[in-house]
Amino acid sequence: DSVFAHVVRAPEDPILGVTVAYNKDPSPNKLNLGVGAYRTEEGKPLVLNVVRQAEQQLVNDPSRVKEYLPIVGLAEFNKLSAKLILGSDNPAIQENRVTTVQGLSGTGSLRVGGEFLARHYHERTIYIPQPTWGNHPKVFTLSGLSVKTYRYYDPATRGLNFQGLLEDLGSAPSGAIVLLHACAHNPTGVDPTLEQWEHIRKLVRSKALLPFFDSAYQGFASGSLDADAQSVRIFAADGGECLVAQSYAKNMGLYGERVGALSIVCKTADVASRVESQLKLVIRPMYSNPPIHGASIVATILKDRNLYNEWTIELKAMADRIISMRQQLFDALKTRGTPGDWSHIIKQIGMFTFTGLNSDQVAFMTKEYHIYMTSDGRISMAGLSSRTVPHLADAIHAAVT
Ligand SMILES: Cc1ncc(COP(=O)(O)O)c(CNOCC(=O)O)c1O
Repeated sequence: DSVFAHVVRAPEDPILGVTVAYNKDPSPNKLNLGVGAYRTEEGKPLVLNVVRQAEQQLVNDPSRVKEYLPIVGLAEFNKLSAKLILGSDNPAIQENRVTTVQGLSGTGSLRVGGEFLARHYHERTIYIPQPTWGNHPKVFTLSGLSVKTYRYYDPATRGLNFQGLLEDLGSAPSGAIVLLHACAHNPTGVDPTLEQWEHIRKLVRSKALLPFFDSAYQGFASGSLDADAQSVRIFAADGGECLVAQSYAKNMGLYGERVGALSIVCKTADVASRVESQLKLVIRPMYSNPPIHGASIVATILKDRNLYNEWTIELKAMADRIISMRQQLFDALKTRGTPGDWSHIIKQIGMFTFTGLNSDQVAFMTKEYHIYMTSDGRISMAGLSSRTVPHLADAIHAAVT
């Protein structure tokens, strides 16, 4: 018999498995609020106009070939990505203290960063928020780091547990790595205020903790690329060191192209160049070099003033549609007199609302109303439209009364 006869069936991924269940449901009014992927009012995926235009330019360019990229990826893409998140006026960029490598979207960039730290950083412990994106613990554990958590979310207020965060980071061993969501925290939609970020920065620097930012929603949370990068920029401009993983999945709609970047801000240009040489030794045996198409689209858009400006307009439109879904859901629950305080729906930002519904209520909503969402009560607002808000409001109302 097979040499793999002993292999047991693995469970579905908690997030991607929701879509598997959704696809199996024959109900005409089923609603997929699971995976964090943008949908239009018509419930369809969106390819941005600027992406179509950039691809047209690329296809029409006869000089374009399909040669391997260098291990670190498309140099122009790397430079433009660092400027996008760190700010082109950032002293770290001016002083050439940043090394950036192209990664396989956000996940791949986090993984390469984790593997690099496990080999070259003296502290093996990484503190991740409680709760956080489901893939984080696995990415860092498999990188060879030991994962601990810091308090982040307060179920009572459905807001930030700032005191708990400060206590947990304050009692972390000096030098420990700290994972920080740059904006639009997944799954809670709760972000520190700018004042709170400054407080966190001071604590991180005073304890020589190593900040590792995960930026998967820049521009998608508030509609402003600069506003959503403020947390990263105050750290990256203070002379200290940090890592930043970027994803273009959401803000440029390049989900399946797997386009991302990992930047490491170092104290000197010489250190940055030595760090880059070691990043290459992580990447080469992992996937050798990254895909060319998605990074070429991003570089084409970021380097062209008109395409960049048009991108910011399309990005704001996506962010605004999600914000209007928040307001509509909040209003619909108010109209129904649904018991409970639902103001967190309009206070939280980014793609997700952490509703506070428990797994039994979620199971009820799936069974009775064909609503598909993660069992932790997170809903992807991007999956909603004006047409489907009433159906979700009815389901929540039924689940809590
Ligand atoms: C915080 C965070 N980091 C990183 C990533 C990495 O995404 P990617 O590797 O696609 O760039 C994601 C994407 N999440 O996927 C959507 C979901 O939670 O339903 C993310 O949310």
